[in-house]
Amino acid sequence: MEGRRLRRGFTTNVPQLHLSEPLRRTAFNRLFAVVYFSAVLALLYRHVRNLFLCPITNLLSFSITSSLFISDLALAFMWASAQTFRISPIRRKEFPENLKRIFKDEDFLGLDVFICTADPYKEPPMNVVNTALSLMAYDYPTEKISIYVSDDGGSALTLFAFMEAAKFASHWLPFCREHNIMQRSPKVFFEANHHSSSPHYEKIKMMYKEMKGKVEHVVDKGEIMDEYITDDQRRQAFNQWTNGFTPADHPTVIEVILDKSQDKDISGHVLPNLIYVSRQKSKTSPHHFKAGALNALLRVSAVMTNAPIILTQDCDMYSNDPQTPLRVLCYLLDPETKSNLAFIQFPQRFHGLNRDDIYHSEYKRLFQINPMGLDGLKGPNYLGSGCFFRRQALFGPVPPELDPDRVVNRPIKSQEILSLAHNVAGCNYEDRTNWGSKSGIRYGSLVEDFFTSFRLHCEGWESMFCNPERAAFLGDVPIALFDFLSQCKRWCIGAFEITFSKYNTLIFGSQSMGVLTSLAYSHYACWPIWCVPVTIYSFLPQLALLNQVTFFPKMSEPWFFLYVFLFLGAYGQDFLEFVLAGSTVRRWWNAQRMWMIGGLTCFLFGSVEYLLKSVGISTQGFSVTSKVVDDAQSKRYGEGSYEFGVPSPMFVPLTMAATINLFAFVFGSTRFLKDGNKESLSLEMVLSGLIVLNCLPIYRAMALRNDAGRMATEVTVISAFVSVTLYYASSLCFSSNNPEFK
Ligand SMILES: O=c1ccn([C@@H]2O[C@H](COP(=O)(O)OP(=O)(O)O[C@H]3O[C@H](CO)[C@@H](O)[C@H](O)[C@H]3O)[C@@H](O)[C@H]2O)c(=O)[nH]1
Ligand SMILES: [Mn+2]
Repeated sequence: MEGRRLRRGFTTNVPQLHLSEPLRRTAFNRLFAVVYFSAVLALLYRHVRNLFLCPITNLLSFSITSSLFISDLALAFMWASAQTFRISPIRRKEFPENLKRIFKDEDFLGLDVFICTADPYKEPPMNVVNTALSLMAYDYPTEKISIYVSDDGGSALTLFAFMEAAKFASHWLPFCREHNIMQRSPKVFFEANHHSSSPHYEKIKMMYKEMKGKVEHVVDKGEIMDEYITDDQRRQAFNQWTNGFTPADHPTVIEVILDKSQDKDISGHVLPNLIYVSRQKSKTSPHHFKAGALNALLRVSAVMTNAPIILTQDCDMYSNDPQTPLRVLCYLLDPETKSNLAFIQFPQRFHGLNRDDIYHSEYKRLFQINPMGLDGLKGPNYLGSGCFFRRQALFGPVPPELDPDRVVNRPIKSQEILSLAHNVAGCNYEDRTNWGSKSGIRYGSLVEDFFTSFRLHCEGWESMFCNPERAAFLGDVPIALFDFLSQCKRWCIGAFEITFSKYNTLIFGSQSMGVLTSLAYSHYACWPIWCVPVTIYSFLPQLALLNQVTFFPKMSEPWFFLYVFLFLGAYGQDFLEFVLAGSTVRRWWNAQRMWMIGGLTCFLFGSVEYLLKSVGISTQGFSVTSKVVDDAQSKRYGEGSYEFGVPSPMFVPLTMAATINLFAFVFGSTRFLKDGNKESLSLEMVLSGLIVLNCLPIYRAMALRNDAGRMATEVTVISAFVSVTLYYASSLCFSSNNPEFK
């Protein structure tokens, strides 16, 4: 609607820059929410009645009914908080082609791009370099772009890779411009274009291969060989890696690899600034992981270039569309855009997913559907990558040399600037300052992105979601289930760190940002509680069924239809949204399967680990997701086969659920076949049948596979043992009590 306002604000012949419209399904969503809510209330009433209004027969029925009540309360909360994403979703459109008709190149805003990397062995420098090259080659006045690379791995290998990349950039950037290439990550470009025969193409491809060869050689060796230290400048740079230099303990390294005031590409065109930064680390001061890295870059960039727009980017997310910053300008140059707009978020989208996206790595809801919903409220949460900030939003009260409005008029290589930059990247610089509390990326949660936007929204800032058809950025996904679940577990711990802090999203949030947005944030902050209903519904009804007890309503009772409606309503709406967002039926099916798997693995273990952490038992920190894959593994992933492999305790509850549900289902079916009584076709049977269907890949991994991705034997044995114990314990309980359910 802002676009429409824009149209009216200007004279009619001024071209339009953007527009927004509500999604058509909004009215239906609201109506359905009312109906569904009534059904939820009815269900809760049933539990309350059973718990408190009927005489309690024994302890067992009381515990079962209260477990179900707690599960359903959790489900109800998650459902209710998710309605905030459905209440006013909007879709935006930008017209970057009109931008150049209104503004001149000089009007374009400076752009500082931050790329984070943390480990040259988990995040191969060649990939980081490709991300950087794709961003350096933006369709944007190059003198306005500065690329900052934060290397938390403190690795000379990464610096070396960037020195090589800078040489290659002076050929790559003019090549992209001249041939108007859309795909500006050289890696992806060359992988997709095998057959071009133009000599120009062949030449640049050779150069790329040469650079790649050198960098990979150096990374394999783990050191920079003398033959590659070709001049004094390089020698000086690498001399900073003295004997005591370790990733966790080293002085600041800042290298200006390209300086736009001096460096030109082969066609004589200015090259963007390229600056390598590895902030100081010391074992005695906390470094706050990625949040700390970004804050160091915020300050270093303030000293060196101080551009009003900042793009934060993970090293595995390359630019897939060179026009992206123009889309951002469509909003930021529009005089009618609100001054409290803090950031414009693009969705995280991924390449290399297998056909049916078996792990639901796409996180369609989290990264695409829900942000559209939030866009109609105060705006989406920050997703960590693909986000353009207004520098002002991240600078609270800061000293004058970091003032976001200050114009930098010294060359970035001047001694004065460099020593100031070293100073602000020091590990004690933040002591007794507002960094991490009132300025910059906020500390205190492993999901620093989510937490930072929560705090910004609380302070009255707003945000926008920009979701063009052609993905603006594409990232890597973990292709081993364990990596995927570890990532999700880290997010769960981060979420609980916020929930159980003074910044609780419901209490603190609703006071400062309004009920709807705070409920939306609470949905994510309470994410790990999915483990409660999923775990209970995966074991309790099945153990009861095996003991010939059923507690869901029978088919002849009216309550039966309530359960059917609640289940079909939630599943149906979820399915429709998925398909409307352009997904396939199979991808949706895998998404719901991963929800179940998550409930028994990462949500559960994340919650437990958070508990342990809060009593001081273990602290794991931000374990970086590995982006390296071996060929056999990636072949299996390509074939759609789930990768278990590692003997992780996380797989134990999952394997147990698979086993117990199979037994319960077989037991129930045999009983039905024997007595033919329709009453034995209970909801318990339907539930275990559904779980068995979801567990098919687990049975295969346990029994039918012998590749390296099969379920580890230890896991199978331990789960079998615990399952049998659990069954015997349950039958003891059930035989000594006689639970009754209404
Ligand atoms: O101490 C650290 C740890 C990580 N990183 C960087 O942070 C980024 C994200 O790390 P990754 O291991 O890929 O984590 P993901 O779980 O894939 O990241 C998601 O979740 C994070 C929050 O947990 C967000 O910061 C990310 O943007 C979001 O993509 C990478 O570029 C890392 O190099 C650092 O710079 N320093
Ligand atoms: Mn990542």
